[in-house]
Amino acid sequence: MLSISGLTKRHGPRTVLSDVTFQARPGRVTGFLGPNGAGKSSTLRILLGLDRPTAGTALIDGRPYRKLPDPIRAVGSMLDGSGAHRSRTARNHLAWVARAGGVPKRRIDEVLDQVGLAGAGRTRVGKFSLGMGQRLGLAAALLGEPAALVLDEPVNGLDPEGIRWIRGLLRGHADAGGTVLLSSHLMSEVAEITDDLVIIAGGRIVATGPLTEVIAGHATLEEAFFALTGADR
Ligand SMILES: Nc1ncnc2c1ncn2[C@@H]1O[C@H](COP(=O)(O)OP(=O)(O)OP(=O)(O)O)[C@@H](O)[C@H]1O
Repeated sequence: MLSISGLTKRHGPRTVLSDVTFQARPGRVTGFLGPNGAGKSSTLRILLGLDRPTAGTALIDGRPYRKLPDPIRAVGSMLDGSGAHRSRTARNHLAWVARAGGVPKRRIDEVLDQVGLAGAGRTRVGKFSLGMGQRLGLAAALLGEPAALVLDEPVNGLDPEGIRWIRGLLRGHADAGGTVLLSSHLMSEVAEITDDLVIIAGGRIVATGPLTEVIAGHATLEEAFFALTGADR
């Protein structure tokens, strides 16, 4: 369970998050939707212990990230693509992440296979397409067989087949009892993947709940989104 409560973040005079509160529950895929600059990455960075809030808490199974006894098994994450150095091979990158997290080496082949990169393990990351980079980022996130997945814009750069594939992967993770939180600004993809929605605009939560409830009264998620955020088309 991921629990964000009363999260506020200020950069100098600028408030980028105001009292952000929501949960992502086991067995559910939760979509974190908002326009560019709404505060999605800022929230996820705090949740993953990469930044500190001005106020509020962001907890993973009841603890802040930095207090997790075995973080790689509690939460797998992907922010900004794979984060791998261009000169490394996919396998080297995963070996480095596995070593740092105390994950057995056999998991490297398992995750390469799981994300469809079994044939590209010895390819340098600099030669990867955007979609392959996203797959490698997911492979790293899956290494520790984590209970929760936190993914920032995971469908960026994926072609239709890739989007279909990631939808199945995330569904499978949630159906097996895992928690999935993914951010996106792509409404149609989010509507296809998620059970629960959290909509953020201008650093404030404007809607949370099951997808069907958030859309209720609107023709589509897109209509609901523009009505709730007041964003221009
Ligand atoms: N270190 C910082 N100093 C000042 N402002 C910041 C800093 N980091 C983020 N911001 C601002 O906080 C706001 C929220 O940014 P954030 O990256 O969280 O949005 P986002 O919803 O993830 O959008 P995007 O999809 O464009 O990444 C933006 O206006 C951004 O300019």
